[in-house]
Amino acid sequence: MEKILLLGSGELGKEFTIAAKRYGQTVIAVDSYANAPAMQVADDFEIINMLDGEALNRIVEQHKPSIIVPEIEAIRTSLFYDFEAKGIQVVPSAKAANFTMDRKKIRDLAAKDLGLKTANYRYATNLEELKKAVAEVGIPCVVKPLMSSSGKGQSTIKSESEIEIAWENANTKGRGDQLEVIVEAFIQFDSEITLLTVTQKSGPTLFCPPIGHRQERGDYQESWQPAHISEEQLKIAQDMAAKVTAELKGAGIWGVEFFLGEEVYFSELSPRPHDTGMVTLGGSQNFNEFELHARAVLGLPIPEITLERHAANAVVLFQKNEVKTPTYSGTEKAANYPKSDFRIFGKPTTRQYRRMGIGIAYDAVGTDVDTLRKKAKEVADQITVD
Ligand SMILES: Nc1ncnc2c1ncn2[C@@H]1O[C@H](COP(=O)(O)OP(=O)(O)OP(=O)(O)O)[C@@H](O)[C@H]1O
Ligand SMILES: NCC(=O)N[C@@H]1O[C@H](COP(=O)([O-])[O-])[C@@H](O)[C@H]1O
Ligand SMILES: [Mg+2]
Repeated sequence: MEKILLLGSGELGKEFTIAAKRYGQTVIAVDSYANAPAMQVADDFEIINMLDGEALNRIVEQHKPSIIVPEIEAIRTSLFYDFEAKGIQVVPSAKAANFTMDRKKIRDLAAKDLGLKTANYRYATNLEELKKAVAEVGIPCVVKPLMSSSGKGQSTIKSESEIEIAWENANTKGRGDQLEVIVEAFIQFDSEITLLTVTQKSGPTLFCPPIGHRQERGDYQESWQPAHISEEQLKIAQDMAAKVTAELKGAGIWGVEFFLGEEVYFSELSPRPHDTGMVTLGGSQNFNEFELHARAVLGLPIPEITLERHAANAVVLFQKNEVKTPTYSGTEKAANYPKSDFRIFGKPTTRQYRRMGIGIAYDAVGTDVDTLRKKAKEVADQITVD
């Protein structure tokens, strides 16, 4: 049996912990606040700032995990190389976690070293550089802190007058501690997908059926599986996902994000379960994304990944502009829909637009996904967070 140190304990970590516990493993859930979702289902917990190297070293010394599973990006991942050298399995690998927490490292690797098609991009470390970068990349463009996720600190610049506010936004709302941003040309895509990709300790790289999603404020609002995509574009995306995951090394599930238009653009990737992949909680696959991650991490074979149903999910957000202890209503109404379900993550506090749960809809393979999207949204909309 393995002892897993889970770094990050949100909704994704909670489902991963459930999957790992079902396979008989011990999980220590870590996050910066008490009673985080994964802590509610784990064996033990720790509360630390994961960007604090000393604190991270201390809990690794104390718990002596055999496996470290990062669940968020904002971690002092430079230490992962030492942990790996000491024989701890870092998931999927120290390099993968370290490169993907830094948009500069992963983008240069993908675009320059591997030659993947991406949006044109520049970096900037101050306002003057940002103005120059915007002029070079062109307007509209997207500005993102090097370390951030779920769209935190991200802005789309539509006119020169928005450059200064974008700089402020990136520096105050990102999740990391680097004062640098990436500026990307805005891609006018037709749709975007997440290609969940599984690398195994032994066995081939596997792909899940593509997941379609829609984002607002840089955060996903709904996702569905399978996404509409041509065989040709899917093959291009799979080739890029195989290339980048092979370069980053290790075993686990990866959420590889693409923009689809006339061409297929690689956007970024998470070396862990992806928020849009929560659609697999609707039973769309023989194994959901958390079970796939657990199997791959533990070195359990995954003979195949099959599409079992079509599914969709939509987020339940806290809408008000305040921070408080949440209460929920409308779950009875949400539960009334046939072939549907919901999840409440159990986050102890709310803030505006914080993701608190999801509504899920599913039906047989072949069902129109737009109908499922509509139902998932209706289910989610029944649930009110106050
Ligand atoms: N260059 C771009 N052109 C057009 N849209 C973009 C671009 N970059 C980002 N977006 C939009 O913003 C969304 C979030 O961007 P991105 O995935 O880079 O942010 P993130 O903070 O890493 O989010 P997460 O961690 O949730 O994946 C994308 O899914 C896409 O909808
Ligand atoms: N796009 C990344 C993503 O969705 N990550 C998920 O959100 C949690 C943080 O939520 P919070 O901001 O509500 O604490 C993370 O712990 C992870 O589960
Ligand atoms: Mg993303």
